[in-house]
Amino acid sequence: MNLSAKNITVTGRIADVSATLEPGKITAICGPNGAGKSTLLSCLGGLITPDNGYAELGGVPLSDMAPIERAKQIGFLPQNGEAAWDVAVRNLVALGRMPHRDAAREPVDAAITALDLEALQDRPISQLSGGEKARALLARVLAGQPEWILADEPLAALDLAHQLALIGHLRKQADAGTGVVIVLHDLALAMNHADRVVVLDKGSFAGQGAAEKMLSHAVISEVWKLDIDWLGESGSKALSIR
Ligand SMILES: Nc1ncnc2c1ncn2[C@@H]1O[C@H](COP(=O)(O)OP(=O)(O)OP(=O)(O)O)[C@@H](O)[C@H]1O
Repeated sequence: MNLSAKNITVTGRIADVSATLEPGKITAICGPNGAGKSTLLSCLGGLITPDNGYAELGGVPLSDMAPIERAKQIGFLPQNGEAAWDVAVRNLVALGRMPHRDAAREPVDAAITALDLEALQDRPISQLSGGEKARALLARVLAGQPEWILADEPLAALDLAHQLALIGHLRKQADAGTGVVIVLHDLALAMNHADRVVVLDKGSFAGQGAAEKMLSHAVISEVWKLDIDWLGESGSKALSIR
């Protein structure tokens, strides 16, 4: 089931943005500061109701889905997310099961393992570093086993090893059929790890396609106003500013 934005306008933030995201792929939403990435992601997650247009999942507008059904299908990780209560890591991750109204242990254990949180699982959230907290919040999303994972800058607070581990984990999820949509500022991470890239520029849709096409010299020059070269091999490219 595709997740689509249909001519979405949120006044003052994004205008007439359409994009179609496919399950089983990692899609990166890229663009300069203020381009509208978080706004689009929030519309796709059903957190913002657009002023015009709509988001739909499998042809059904999100606004027509019961909130609990939407929460089962779409796991959302906001930018700089916070935990509402100062609970232990394991309990926070277990909250990811809320849409299912169960206390299944296996998905919670799997999420804790995937995010390398075993040693921290009894520690209160207030006693974690920023990166550890970011991993715990993402583990809560994974524990819900959603069909779609929408994450706003999930790598920003992570060290390189945990960035790569997390990307590897998201790749496994995508390979298993989950739709993964991430807002990314790091264009090299997007180039090397995203199957598809949606580019936004000043609140407008600037294009959608394979990473190599959407992050070409020409597009980066046009949208980011940077003169760059891509160095290295496919899958491990680095960006060099001329
Ligand atoms: N709650 C809000 N109310 C009004 N305007 C907002 C609000 N949040 C963001 N904006 C504006 O909407 C535009 C898009 O913001 P958005 O946060 O979606 O961009 P972004 O691409 O995610 O930016 P960044 O890379 O800086 O996180 C910006 O001009 C921003 O100032």
